[in-house]
Amino acid sequence: MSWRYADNNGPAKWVENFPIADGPRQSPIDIVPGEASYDAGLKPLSLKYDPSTCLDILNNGHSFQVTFVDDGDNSTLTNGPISGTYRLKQFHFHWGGSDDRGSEHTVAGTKYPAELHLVHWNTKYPNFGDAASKSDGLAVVGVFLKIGADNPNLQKVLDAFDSIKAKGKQTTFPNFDPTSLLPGSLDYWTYDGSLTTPPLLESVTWIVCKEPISVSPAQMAKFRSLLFSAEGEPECCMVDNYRPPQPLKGRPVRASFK
Ligand SMILES: CN[C@@H]1CN(c2cccc(OC)c2)S(=O)(=O)c2sc(S(N)(=O)=O)cc21
Ligand SMILES: [Zn+2]
Repeated sequence: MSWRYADNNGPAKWVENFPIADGPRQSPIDIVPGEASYDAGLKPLSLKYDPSTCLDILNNGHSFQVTFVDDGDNSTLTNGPISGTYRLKQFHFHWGGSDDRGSEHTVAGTKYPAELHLVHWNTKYPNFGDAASKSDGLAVVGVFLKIGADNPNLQKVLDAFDSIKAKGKQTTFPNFDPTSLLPGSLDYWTYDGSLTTPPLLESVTWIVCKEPISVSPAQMAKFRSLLFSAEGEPECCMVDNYRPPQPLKGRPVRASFK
């Protein structure tokens, strides 16, 4: 099924092919800081990434993703709200057609212009695909992007865009350190959720950082230069590739900070 983000194939239509879209633990959500409960038992996040595991950058027609070699424990997430070891598989972004929207999670209704997702899978399972179908299989770290100063670390990713403008385009992307995209503070909110794109699997422990990283207006314009469409198809700008917040359905949202 060729799902997208337009009116005829977007988030409101996904339930037709993916009934879990109306499930009990869907993502994203609106995070209301006043309703999150501080949990002193939550550990600090341990994110240890090895730039040599960075492989390539791909336009998959929904977003672009930077993929990592995940056949060893070189780039991992441990501690935080999770137990065991989760391996980094890929990171990608969601963004808007203008600076007033684009993030998937919102904070007390506030939308950010973009949101970074670092996708990790639980090594208690043999591989990513298997983990993706388990309730504790995935952990995604979300980082908001806020309009401000130019972000030189992000620029390294944006500089690869000319090679992946259209859907299906891919190019090598060696030696990138995703740590450079993390905010200074790793204070976070956490809750049980799902993939925010089809197949919308309810297998994600969400870890959303409170502190945003910066992105300049010119850099946001670069995001919007990518295409949903493949070469030879009518050009369709890759913008507004975000799912809106979903019902919390009684789920607790915990905070790692007071
Ligand atoms: C297109 N969907 C992205 C790619 N992936 C994908 C592709 C195929 C099957 C599959 O599930 C078995 C997952 S993924 O798991 O790396 C993720 S995670 C994620 S988000 N926004 O919730 O962080 C979006 C995608
Ligand atoms: Zn995502």
